[in-house]
Amino acid sequence: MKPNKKKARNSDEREFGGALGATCIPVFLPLTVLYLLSVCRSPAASVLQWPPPLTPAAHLWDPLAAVLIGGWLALQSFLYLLPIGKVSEGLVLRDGSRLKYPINGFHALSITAVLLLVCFWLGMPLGYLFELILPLAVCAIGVSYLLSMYLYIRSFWAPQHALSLGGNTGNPLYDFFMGRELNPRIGDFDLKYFCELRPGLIGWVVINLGMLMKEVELRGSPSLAMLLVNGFQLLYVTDALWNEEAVLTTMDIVHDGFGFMLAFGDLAWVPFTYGLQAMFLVVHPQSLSTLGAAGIILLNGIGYYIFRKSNSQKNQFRRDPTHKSVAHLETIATATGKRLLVSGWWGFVRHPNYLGDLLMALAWSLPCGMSHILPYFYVIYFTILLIHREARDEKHCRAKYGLAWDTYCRRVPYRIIPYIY
Ligand SMILES: NC(=O)C1=CN([C@@H]2O[C@H](COP(=O)(O)OP(=O)(O)OC[C@H]3O[C@@H](n4cnc5c(N)ncnc54)[C@H](OP(=O)(O)O)[C@@H]3O)[C@@H](O)[C@H]2O)C=CC1
Ligand SMILES: CC(C)=CCC[C@@H](C)[C@H]1CC=C2C3=C(CC[C@@]21C)[C@@]1(C)CC[C@H](O)C(C)(C)[C@@H]1CC3
Repeated sequence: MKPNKKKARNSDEREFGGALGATCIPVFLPLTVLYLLSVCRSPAASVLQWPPPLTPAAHLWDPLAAVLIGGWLALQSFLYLLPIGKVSEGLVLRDGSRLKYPINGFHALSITAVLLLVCFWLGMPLGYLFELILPLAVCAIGVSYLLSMYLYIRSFWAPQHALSLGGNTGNPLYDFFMGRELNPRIGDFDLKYFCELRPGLIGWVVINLGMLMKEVELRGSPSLAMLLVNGFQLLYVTDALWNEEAVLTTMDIVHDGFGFMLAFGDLAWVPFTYGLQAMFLVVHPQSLSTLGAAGIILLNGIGYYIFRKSNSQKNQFRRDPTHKSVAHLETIATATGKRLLVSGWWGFVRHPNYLGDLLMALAWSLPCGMSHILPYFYVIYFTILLIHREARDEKHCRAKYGLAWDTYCRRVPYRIIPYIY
């Protein structure tokens, strides 16, 4: 078969700072991961510390880390391929076809949990993940580079209709970053869908558990702050896998190609930066009052409620607008035939799910106290990510729905936070 060198339609609009952004981000973000992990483990844990507490190069590599990352990817791939759970269809593609996806992420999480219990029972030192964290991150970054290179090269053999609209400008660095192919597959194995929810997301809570075990080794029992961070983030990951089918309609699966941005985001960024709070707590123990803990649990509960209810309402509405839980909601028609909700959660702000997610992000950092900025890294990064994501989504929706989208924006003027943004 001849390589496909054509561009897909609509490919001249550049995102993420265009070619310059796409050149700098793949260098800057992996270094940021290593920097944050190094600072987090240092006694001062200050991002303003000068000189920064950089880890010597020799401590960045450990063959055990490579074995663990390889074994982890193999285990999660095996669980993905198990013929358990249902099979769902994705949205209709440009050629009119629909891909099939296994919905067994929750099974994969449960089996992983049982395997971890066995490891614990066998006396394996899970707390050693704390010592190994930098070599593990280096290997995960290496895997995301290798995977992105493979994805970029193989995309030249993909048919035209299988290319993403955003990642085919002809500029190799930009296309490598954004991803040329929309749904790269090896047989039935969907690489993007697999990476989005399995190795990184489940890896994140396993690393958190490792930090908890390290705290037990050091202090005899886990602190309340550590239990809250572990519990909140486990709830978030469990929710994502329980509602796995909903991922099939997200921007990442439907619109974005699979390139460095998502490969690195899924495999390295999520597991090694989203859990910085737990790592921080190992070196910087915090005492938390019962009242403080109750307030934080309430905040996480409110955030989770808004996040889950709003996401479920939209998913239900998109799947079956006549369902009794959504049939009563006020909607506006669009030229595409699809309707937009203008009451219920989606009449409150235009992205109620982002609001809930942000409240949870704050609740994950508060157990770490107020003395350091580092455990608040996730809230700060996530606010920037969601503001940027909202702007991207808005652009797509305006292009898709035209005047109806403008009407929606007039009816629901605030994007994420009522009366503020
Ligand atoms: N933890 C993390 O790192 C991240 C978490 N997230 C979370 O993932 C979840 C999904 O987010 P994301 O994929 O960005 O997008 P959304 O789930 O917010 O989906 C946006 C899409 O919803 C549809 N839509 C928008 N407004 C309406 C309306 N009024 N009525 C009906 N449909 C509407 C449109 O698609 P259409 O009309 O085509 O159906 C739009 O493109 C969120 O909860 C977010 O917080 C996201 C990114 C990172
Ligand atoms: C800095 C950088 C490289 C960013 C890349 C962005 C990715 C880290 C995120 C893009 C969208 C994501 C989603 C989730 C995790 C982070 C990434 C991959 C998600 C799987 C988290 C759990 C949620 O419940 C979710 C399933 C809705 C969500 C989907 C989007």
